[in-house]
Amino acid sequence: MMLAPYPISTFRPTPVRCANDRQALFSRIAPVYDNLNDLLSLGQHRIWKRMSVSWSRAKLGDRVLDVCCGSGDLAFLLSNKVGSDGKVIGLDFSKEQLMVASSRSSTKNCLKNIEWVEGDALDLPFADDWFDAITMGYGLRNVVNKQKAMQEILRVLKPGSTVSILDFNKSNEPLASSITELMIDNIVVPVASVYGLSEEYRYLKSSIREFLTGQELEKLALEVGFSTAQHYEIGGGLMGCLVAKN
Ligand SMILES: C/C(=C\Cc1cc(O)c2ccccc2c1O)CCC[C@H](C)CCC[C@H](C)CCCC(C)C
Ligand SMILES: C[S@@+](CC[C@H](N)C(=O)[O-])C[C@H]1O[C@@H](n2cnc3c(N)ncnc32)[C@H](O)[C@@H]1O
Repeated sequence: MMLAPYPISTFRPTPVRCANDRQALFSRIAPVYDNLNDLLSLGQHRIWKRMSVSWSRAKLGDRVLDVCCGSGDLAFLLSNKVGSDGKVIGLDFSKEQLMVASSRSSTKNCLKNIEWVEGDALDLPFADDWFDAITMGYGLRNVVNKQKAMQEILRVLKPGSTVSILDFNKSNEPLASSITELMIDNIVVPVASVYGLSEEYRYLKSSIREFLTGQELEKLALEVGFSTAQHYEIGGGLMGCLVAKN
């Protein structure tokens, strides 16, 4: 009989700690990520994403960046905003997510103004003052160094331009936090477990606990050098959007 190399009762799956763990996690969920977002949010994430893109103030002809683009939802919305004279860069460090994004652009019959770039949000491969607007959807909570990510966004954003950062809202209200955690424990994780991805979606709960409140996000943005920062609660307080101007 083969013995497990650890006492079974104390075994826990590897916690998601470093950038490599997170990259691997997002690559594993890539094939089902879009469908699960539609299912779990009852399609609401599309509304939150449209709001976020509109707060970025991206307009016709702009050169814009979607950091941590994943399968590309925000980049596709930006593509329509900037039109054929504009340019969208979608950047992510997961090849698998970018492959889903790229295959969606070929089936979506969308404008040919999007470029998918494999890269690190903590070391953006762009010149200073390069973009007219930037978006980041469900990315900031997942990077290992939030301050560095904000500094990089500020560096590549033109003076006077805006970044719009959509994510879960870490509420100050214990009741609101408990509702979010109850939904994750009782709806999100059980649904994800059907696809063998319960640990990947359980990570959502710890990442929200470790995230910043709206006030803390505003403070971080001002500390790194943005001139204004405003956090809006949306989706009944479940989500939030930080809008900051260079
Ligand atoms: C948009 C959603 C998830 C994005 C997402 C973000 C991450 O950081 C992840 C990390 C690891 C794995 C997966 C993800 C990930 O999918 C979907 C969010 C769904 C909500 C948890 C549940 C929303 C429930 C309600 C039905 C929505 C109704 C809102 C109400 C009408 C105000
Ligand atoms: C929850 S998904 C969000 C995807 C998409 N923006 C959306 O709104 O659906 C988070 C994405 O951030 C990416 N990501 C996390 N850390 C990153 C980093 N340091 N550099 C680039 N991408 C990163 C992951 O690969 C993943 O695709």
